[in-house]
Amino acid sequence: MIKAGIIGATGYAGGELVRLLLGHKEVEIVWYGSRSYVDEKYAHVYRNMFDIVDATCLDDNLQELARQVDVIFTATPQGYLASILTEEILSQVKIIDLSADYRIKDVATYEKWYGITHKSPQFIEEAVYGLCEINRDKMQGVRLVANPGCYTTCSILTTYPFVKEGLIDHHTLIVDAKSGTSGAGRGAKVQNLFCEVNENMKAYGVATHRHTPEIEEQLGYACGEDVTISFTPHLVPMNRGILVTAYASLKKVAYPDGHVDYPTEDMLLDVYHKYYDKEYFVRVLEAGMTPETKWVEGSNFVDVCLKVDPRTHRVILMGALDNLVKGAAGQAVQNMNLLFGFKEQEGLELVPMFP
Ligand SMILES: NC(=O)C1=CN([C@@H]2O[C@H](COP(=O)(O)OP(=O)(O)OC[C@H]3O[C@@H](n4cnc5c(N)ncnc54)[C@H](OP(=O)(O)O)[C@@H]3O)[C@@H](O)[C@H]2O)C=CC1
Ligand SMILES: CC(=O)N[C@@H](CCC(=O)OP(=O)(O)O)C(=O)O
Repeated sequence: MIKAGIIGATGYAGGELVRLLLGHKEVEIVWYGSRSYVDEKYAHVYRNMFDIVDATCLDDNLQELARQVDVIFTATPQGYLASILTEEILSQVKIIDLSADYRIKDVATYEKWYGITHKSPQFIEEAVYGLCEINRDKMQGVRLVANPGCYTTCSILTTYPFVKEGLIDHHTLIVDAKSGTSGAGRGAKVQNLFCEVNENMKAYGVATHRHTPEIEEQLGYACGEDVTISFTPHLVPMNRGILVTAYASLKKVAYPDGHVDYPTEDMLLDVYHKYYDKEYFVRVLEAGMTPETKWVEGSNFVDVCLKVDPRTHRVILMGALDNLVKGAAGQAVQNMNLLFGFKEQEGLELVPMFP
């Protein structure tokens, strides 16, 4: 049994971590960290925890926490961990950071897109980008995991096999994404109020969203070239869920008889299967199905599927996940399982909720 502490346990991602870790056989949560609710009962902040969690919220004393636990989850705003992380802390404990502080390897890129100065760039190099399906082999002996963003997890897993295999022209890649409002966190601003979001839909962060360089960097590693995409997120009136629809022009391939032509839908589906059949959390849907946020809600699954448009020679790649689970807390638990040698699915075999 290991001990875990959560800084930011009172946020949406932290709250989801609590829910998942309470169902994990190998972990005990000993620190419910907060900024605004110190000394208040955690179950008074989140009443779904009434009669389940008796603990009182503690502060965000990372030094003290590092002495007490085996793993710390930081589910805090961008810049928080970077501003307080030290070698002394990292030498005592493993940290899984749900923010973007250590996701992007180039510090200038991080500072440009996030508009903040990185306070501890010396730890960026050693941090592993915790997209388990792609970086599982890099988790041995790791001290710091950069847990990927919700849009990014969905966008990368949906497109990665085709970028890696060189089957699409990545210069033409357009990622259109939609998110439920919990993606903005509990401390969200006026534009996320019910009467602003309900019966409404809008694009935001157009051509400027901070997940753009994260997706580009990871897809760049996949194909060994610089990748530049168009990424447009939208806010939709749901609690949870990310839906990605990505468009790219297909590249011609050589067929066994020597002729060169565009790949067929079946060939591309085989590629999804080649990459994901062994992945418990990625479900490749049958041809003709389209991923829906409702079918993955509350679970750590990512559903993917595709359609070839023979008129345009483009492929339309589609993916859906729950932003608070595979897009945040579930992925963080999956990373913890890898770091500590637990079964990767432990605590995460959650059947999606419906309706
Ligand atoms: N929501 C989502 O779907 C996803 C979120 N993330 C990332 O996870 C992190 C948390 O997001 P989310 O849960 O949505 O945000 P919330 O706004 O819901 O929660 C933020 C949490 O951080 C705490 N906090 C805020 N400021 C400070 C501070 N200065 N010092 C210590 N603690 C602080 C808050 O404490 P208190 O409430 O007690 O004030 C709260 O517990 C962010 O980096 C976000 O980008 C990543 C993927 C998906
Ligand atoms: C709906 C909504 O507002 N979503 C957030 C993404 C939340 C998230 O995943 O944040 P990080 O990955 O950057 O930590 C946004 O667009 O900023």
